[in-house]
Amino acid sequence: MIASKRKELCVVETYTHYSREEWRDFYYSGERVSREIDNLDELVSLNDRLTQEDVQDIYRPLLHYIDLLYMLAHHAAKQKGAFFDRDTSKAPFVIGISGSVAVGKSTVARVLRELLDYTYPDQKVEMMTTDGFLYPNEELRRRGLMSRKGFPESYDMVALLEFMREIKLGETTVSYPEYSHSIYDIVPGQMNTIEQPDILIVEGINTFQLPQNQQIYVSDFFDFAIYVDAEPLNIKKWYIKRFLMHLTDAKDDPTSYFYEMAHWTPEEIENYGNEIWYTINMTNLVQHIEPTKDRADLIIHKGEGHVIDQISVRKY
Ligand SMILES: Nc1ncnc2c1ncn2[C@@H]1O[C@H](COP(=O)(O)OP(=O)(O)OP(=O)(O)O)[C@@H](O)[C@H]1O
Ligand SMILES: CC(C)(CO)[C@@H](O)C(=O)NCCC(=O)O
Repeated sequence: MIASKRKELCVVETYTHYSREEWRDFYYSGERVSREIDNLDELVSLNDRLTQEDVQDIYRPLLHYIDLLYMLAHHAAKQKGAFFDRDTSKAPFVIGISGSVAVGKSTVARVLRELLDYTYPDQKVEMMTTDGFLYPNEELRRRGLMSRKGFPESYDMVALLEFMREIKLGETTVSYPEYSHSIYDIVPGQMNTIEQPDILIVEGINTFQLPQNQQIYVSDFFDFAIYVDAEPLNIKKWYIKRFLMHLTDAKDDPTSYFYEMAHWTPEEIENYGNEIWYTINMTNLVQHIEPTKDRADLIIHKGEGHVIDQISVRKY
């Protein structure tokens, strides 16, 4: 009896899956967002990745859902603060976004930041990427990890956990290194700062991972965790397209990491792009990113052409 119950538990789905049409119909009549959110359509023109349909079908219900969780988290923090006689008012609400390289995490993060900014004009909304916690190329070379960029061992995860801890403790100013896709490296001496936001969006391929020799996941600091999901063959297309865009941008820019490659033959370029996708990014996706998907509270699934076709929400 107990054994069969256990078996049942194992097959119970963790998520409820909603088609785009089903998701569109969710509407939370929270006082704080319902009025402002009706004007979100205005934002479409400000963001070339955002369509009128995306606002209506995907982001409007998503913002309502986030507002609900944000209010609950706020209330819980206040109550806990009162119980322990501690000031918890400075701890931001943290939204984490994970998923494959080139699946569109930063694009989702940017759209969300704009929409949240617009919805809560009196709140400070910031976003950042965990790319800044990659070891600089010099250090990666020293460790023999240049072909492992993006794998768990290529990040200074201890520094990332410390960063998240400081953020959650509401430290006044927290800084982190800048990573540049153009130079393909940490920018020497350049730090970004985060100054007590109300909402922080943290995006990166490693955000749901348990760092080696650590007891704590980066996602333990998240109030809401989103995974952006898509078929690897689609992601590969987006990766190659972005790679070609990097090469076009680099054609006349000798400071770019892609400058030399930009002058290769089309065949050499195609072979290189495919090789990097399969040996590094797709291997990392299969071995280290996809297996963390079930730490997400919500999964955004994208199909051909980046069209969001399903939203899955954790049941418990
Ligand atoms: N909704 C969208 N419509 C059209 N193109 C998109 C959309 N979302 C993302 N893209 C394109 O897909 C590519 C990957 O997107 P993005 O840079 O946001 O991915 P990422 O997951 O943050 O990648 P990485 O982890 O490598 O930084 C980019 O070229 C981006 O312009
Ligand atoms: C910086 C990361 C790891 C994540 O954004 C990724 O974009 C990357 O550079 N991966 C290494 C393999 C490649 O060049 O695509």
